[in-house]
Amino acid sequence: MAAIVAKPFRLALIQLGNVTANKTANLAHAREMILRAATESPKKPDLVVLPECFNSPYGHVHFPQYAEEINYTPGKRYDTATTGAESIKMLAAVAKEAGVWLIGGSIPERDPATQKLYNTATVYDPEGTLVAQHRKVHLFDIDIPGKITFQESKTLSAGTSVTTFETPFGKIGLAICYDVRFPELAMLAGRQGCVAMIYPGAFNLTTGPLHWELLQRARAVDNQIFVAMCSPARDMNAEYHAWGHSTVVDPMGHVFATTEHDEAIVYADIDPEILRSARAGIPVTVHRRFDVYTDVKEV
Ligand SMILES: O=C(O)CCC(=O)C(=O)O
Repeated sequence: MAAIVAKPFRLALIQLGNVTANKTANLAHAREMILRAATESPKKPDLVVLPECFNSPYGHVHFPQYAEEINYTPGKRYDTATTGAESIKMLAAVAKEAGVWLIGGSIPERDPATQKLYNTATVYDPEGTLVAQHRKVHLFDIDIPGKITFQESKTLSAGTSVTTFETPFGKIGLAICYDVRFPELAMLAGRQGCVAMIYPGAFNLTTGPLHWELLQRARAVDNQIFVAMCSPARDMNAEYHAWGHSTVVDPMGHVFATTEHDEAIVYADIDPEILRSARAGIPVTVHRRFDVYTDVKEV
């Protein structure tokens, strides 16, 4: 189990509104909100986060039309401010302009080699360098009769990696929305030394009230890490109705920053001391018995 090396930092979750069919307008609005997050609060955030699917309407039929080529190789760093695809260029440039670390929500991605599509989150440092990407590992395929049916796998393929990235304030784990339902990803990130697990997401009006907060609190308490999810704002004229409620939970399971469903920026000061005292008081991270759970996969 890796030690946690982290410093206090400020997080900003942008609960983005006005995500329409117009990609150019979506990008312009996201850029404006990132600059607002970087300047409006007296204490500038270190890490800014956008929601899932921020440049396109959310639905499997839209992904092929909005998909962009990112061309990222894991472990590499890229200057994409001038060479990247449309959304990647904007995100790289605005991270640099704002001088913040940026998790650029997620966008539909097309792999040029295979032509497969992914739901992909990208990460930029304050110089605008693309430093990490996460392809959603668990595709959102659900069917709750009379409530919601959604099938990302109709057009998307699943990612195959656990994603973490290093910052001067600590290691961060990154996954997307439905990935939060799978404790294994957050546990791996936590055991690899991440101070926080961050999920751009977009729950809906059925599963949002049931599980959005519960899952974040569960992942936080399971692993004694900070957990944050960043949603789009709710738009009842859109075909997908997002739950909103972008939230940050501390390692003891307290919700300490959240909002309702309108456009908003949620700020949270992450204090790693809370993580240390949670682990010292209730040492589940060292009480784990991997010698007992050997056959989880087979059962
Ligand atoms: O897990 C859920 O209930 C919602 C997941 C979702 O909306 C997504 O993965 O985009």
